[in-house]
Amino acid sequence: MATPEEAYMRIIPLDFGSAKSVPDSFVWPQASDEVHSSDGLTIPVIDLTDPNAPQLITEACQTWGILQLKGHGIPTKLMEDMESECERLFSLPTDQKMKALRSPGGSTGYGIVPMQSLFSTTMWHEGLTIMGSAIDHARLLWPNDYQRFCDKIDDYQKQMKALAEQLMRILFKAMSIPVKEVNWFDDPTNSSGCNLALQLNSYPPCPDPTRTLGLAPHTDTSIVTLLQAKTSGLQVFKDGVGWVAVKPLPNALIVHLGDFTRILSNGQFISVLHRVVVKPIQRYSVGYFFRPPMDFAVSPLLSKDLGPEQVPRYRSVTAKEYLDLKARHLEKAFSLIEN
Ligand SMILES: C=C1C[C@]23C[C@@]1(O)CC[C@H]2[C@@]12CCC[C@@](C)(C(=O)O1)[C@H]2[C@@H]3C(=O)O
Ligand SMILES: O=C(O)CCC(=O)C(=O)O
Ligand SMILES: [Fe+2]
Repeated sequence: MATPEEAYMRIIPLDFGSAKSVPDSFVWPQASDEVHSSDGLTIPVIDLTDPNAPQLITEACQTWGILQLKGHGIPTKLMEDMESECERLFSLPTDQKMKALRSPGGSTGYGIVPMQSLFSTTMWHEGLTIMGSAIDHARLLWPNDYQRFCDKIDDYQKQMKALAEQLMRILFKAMSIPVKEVNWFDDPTNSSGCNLALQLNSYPPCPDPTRTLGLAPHTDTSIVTLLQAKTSGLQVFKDGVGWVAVKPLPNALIVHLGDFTRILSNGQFISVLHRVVVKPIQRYSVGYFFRPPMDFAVSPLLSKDLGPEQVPRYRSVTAKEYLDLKARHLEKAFSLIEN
């Protein structure tokens, strides 16, 4: 059991600005694993305005669990503004960022990612997690100028929520499941119950990028995660191939399917294993995690259209119970809910 001081130390990132080499505690031997570099093998790129988009998205979800989405309707200016807000935030002096430090056991604030507690090696990363309004953290970060950040975050979350809902409708249709089976989805009184999170990620310039990782391999605990990133660094694991680098297209969003979709679809859709490698240059990304309310029971939604012989591969689990399993066991959480 960690002492309170040790628990606190685990959420403080390295002062990266001063790092001239990669300290031993950040060395991940897997960072130099071979990466598939053939131009022929790339994650699907889909335009949401294409009439075939639902079909293409369904295929991508079954084969990759990830895709790049164009024509998504999120204004380019808003995406650029988010990148600028990341820069403004992570360029603050360390002692200023520490004012918004996540408390041990807390879910929001500045610091290292929650899964870090499961690894003895540290990741080359710092982040800010926001759920709902950013005002409490923004006031601590910029006491005299916090409104601009809050307004941008609000606008972004609103637009991302609408897009995530649109994608969820497509996914449910593909599973032949009426969205009304998910009682929280269309219930306007339940919007506060929705459990949405925004994760601002910073991967500072690294003096020796092949020795460390920005984020260790993981799947996301979401229905979908919508990710914006201007530069490369994200890699996805494809069975039978290995790590494949994602090359972000200008203004596209990367859509990851998360664990909840894998459960709801009875394993028909993949929740993609991914990791982040670092570079000698600064990289930012923003992830919007669309998740069901904590008390929602997630279980395979077996479609009547697919016949009576279907067997649920996973037991029913509330979103909260699964998040707790994930926080303690990361990728092994799945084996704990398998029938
Ligand atoms: C909404 C969330 C998902 C996440 C935990 C969090 O509360 C905020 C950060 C997210 C993240 C990003 C990096 C990988 C990950 C496993 C982690 O430790 O923090 C995910 C979490 C998740 O998807 O479970
Ligand atoms: O930075 C990236 O490209 C990925 C971030 C990520 O995987 C996450 O926030 O869960
Ligand atoms: Fe992720």
